[in-house]
Amino acid sequence: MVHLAVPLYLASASPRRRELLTQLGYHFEVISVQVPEVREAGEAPVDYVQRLARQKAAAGLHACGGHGAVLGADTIVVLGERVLEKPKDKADALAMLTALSGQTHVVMTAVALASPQGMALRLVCTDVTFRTVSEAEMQDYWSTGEPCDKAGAYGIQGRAGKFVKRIEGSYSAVVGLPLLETDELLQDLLQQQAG
Ligand SMILES: Cc1cn([C@H]2C[C@H](O)[C@@H](COP(=O)(O)OP(=O)(O)OP(=O)(O)O)O2)c(=O)[nH]c1=O
Repeated sequence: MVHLAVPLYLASASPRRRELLTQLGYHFEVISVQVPEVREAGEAPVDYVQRLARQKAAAGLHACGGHGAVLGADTIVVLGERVLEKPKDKADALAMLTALSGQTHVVMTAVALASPQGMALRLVCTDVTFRTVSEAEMQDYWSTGEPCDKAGAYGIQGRAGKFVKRIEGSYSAVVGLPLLETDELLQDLLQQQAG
């Protein structure tokens, strides 16, 4: 178990992010932050996902009184010009899955680390290609309950794994926290603290 010189926090309500960070072997605690996820007019998807990750990390650092290192992350699904976040309801989820069927989209995950040393960030973009998904499969998938809290209305780590024909990039980033890049951020901080 790796301990930083200051407490490490994960500013996230996502159980997937918690599991992924646990995989890296750092000791951390979860804190809750409230950051409204609203894209500004004309804001590019790459800017939006990075802004949210930074805001979550910054809100977490504020919540722990500035004494700690705080990870915040955000994941969006980008299909052409469209940004697909968590579906509002069944119709929204089915519309997203219909749009993703037979197409390649980009999953963007930004992870930010806020600490007294400043803010560091990594952006990871992964191409995911879906096979054609039938209307009946989408209906079935909705009834599993999986789509409702996930960007693009699917979880690659769950039943939607069978829709994925190809992935080019980081699997853990698609699930919500890129392991390699998150570890790099934390290792950089450990080195700064040692130096
Ligand atoms: C594309 C995809 C997304 N997701 C999840 C990752 C994120 O938890 C979620 C996108 O929503 P986010 O707003 O990034 O995160 P969140 O609200 O779940 O958690 P937080 O408290 O950290 O803001 O979608 C999967 O679990 N599997 C997938 O294949």
